[in-house]
Amino acid sequence: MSTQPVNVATQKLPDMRYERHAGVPRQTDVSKALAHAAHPVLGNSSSEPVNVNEFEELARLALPNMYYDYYAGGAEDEHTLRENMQAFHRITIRPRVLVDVSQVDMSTTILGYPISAPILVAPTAAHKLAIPEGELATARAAAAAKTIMVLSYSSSCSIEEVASSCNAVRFFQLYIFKRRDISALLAQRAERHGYKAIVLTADTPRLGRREADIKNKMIYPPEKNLEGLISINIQCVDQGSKLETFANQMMDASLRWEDIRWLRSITSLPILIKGILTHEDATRAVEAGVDGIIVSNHGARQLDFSPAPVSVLEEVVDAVKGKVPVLLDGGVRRGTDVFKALALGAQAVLIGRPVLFGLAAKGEGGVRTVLEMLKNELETSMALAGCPCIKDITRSHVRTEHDRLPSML
Ligand SMILES: Cc1cc2nc3c(=O)[nH]c(=O)nc-3n(C[C@H](O)[C@H](O)[C@H](O)COP(=O)(O)O)c2cc1C
Ligand SMILES: CCCCCCC(=O)C(=O)O
Repeated sequence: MSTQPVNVATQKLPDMRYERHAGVPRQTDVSKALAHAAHPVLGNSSSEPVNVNEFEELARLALPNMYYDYYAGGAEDEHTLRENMQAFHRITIRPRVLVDVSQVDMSTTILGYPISAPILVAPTAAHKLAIPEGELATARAAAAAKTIMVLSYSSSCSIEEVASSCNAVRFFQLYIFKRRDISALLAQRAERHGYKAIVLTADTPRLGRREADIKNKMIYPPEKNLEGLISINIQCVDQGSKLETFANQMMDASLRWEDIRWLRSITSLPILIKGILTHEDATRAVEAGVDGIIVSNHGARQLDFSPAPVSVLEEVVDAVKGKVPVLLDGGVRRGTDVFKALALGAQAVLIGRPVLFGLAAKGEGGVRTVLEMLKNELETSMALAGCPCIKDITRSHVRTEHDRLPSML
């Protein structure tokens, strides 16, 4: 990793983010690390992860620094990265008692497709950085959990390989490039191979400043889905993040709301727009005719100091007025987080990093465990809050900072 400062602050202050890996062996046998994690006094306590947060450390031990940093990192000071989780912590749950919760049913639908629980797999790039099977393993785990995986355009297994990995409902995430013909081809390949919706990511006219990747001179694997379509010639290869250079060459930064019409004209699939954080944009998205909205700040990897999705969810839900489904991603790490997002009006949530950490730590089984853990926690939360099914989770089951303000005045 380069020791050159990448911002003004790191010229004066040591940045713990870059020091935390010092001396940590890479490609460590994760099972040894788990064994060492046993309590020194109690000794016999289980060393298996008991919640999804615990997969992060296992992934850190399993991955080369450059890849761990790419998966884990956020933009600039990573204020929003921390806030994505902390915003959930500031919301409390208002449980109801003496409700029959002997049966708890988490099942729901998204765009009419049934899923076992309102927890989807978010589109994340380059799963082969985690394990050689890449997205094939993730796709099987999502299918086993009876949920929907959104395949990233930037997947390391192709659209076609993932489509033939197993039988399941999948969506495809798309960026719109300067070369519109390439975006159109990708969308049409996804449609032809049975993907059921296009998720248009709208928050990336260029890549955010991910300083760990800049320091690491992040090397990005070749784009599988672009094979044979484009010859990739990255300029300035000796400086900074290669991904940033590549992305900024590819992305159409002139994209506007009017262009949703173009996307409509090249696919008959429903379109979800990902990256909405304000009521103004939510209203425009509905006017533009999208079929769903994903409230997201791209896992805090784009604009630092953008709000945590859960803190603006209600604003978006109110603007949308039930016309299209609203989903949320960013910082979901617990079943209680899922419960809170549903109470504030989300139809479902998507999970990004925990899936990658599960995959890096324990392959397909790790992703299955991550999804099962979140489902189990959601089921417990619903039982303890007095909500036997998803539709029983209402706004009155949570209290936000906004709710507390009037009583403080
Ligand atoms: C390593 C990584 C790669 C990502 N790649 C993509 C991508 O290719 N397309 C996209 O729309 N979002 C991408 N995202 C953002 C996720 O879809 C999602 O918004 C975010 O991870 C949710 O936050 P969480 O990681 O806290 O769950 C990526 C996120 C991470 C961490
Ligand atoms: C044109 C390549 C862009 C890949 C971006 C992957 C991504 O979204 C990320 O957050 O990383």
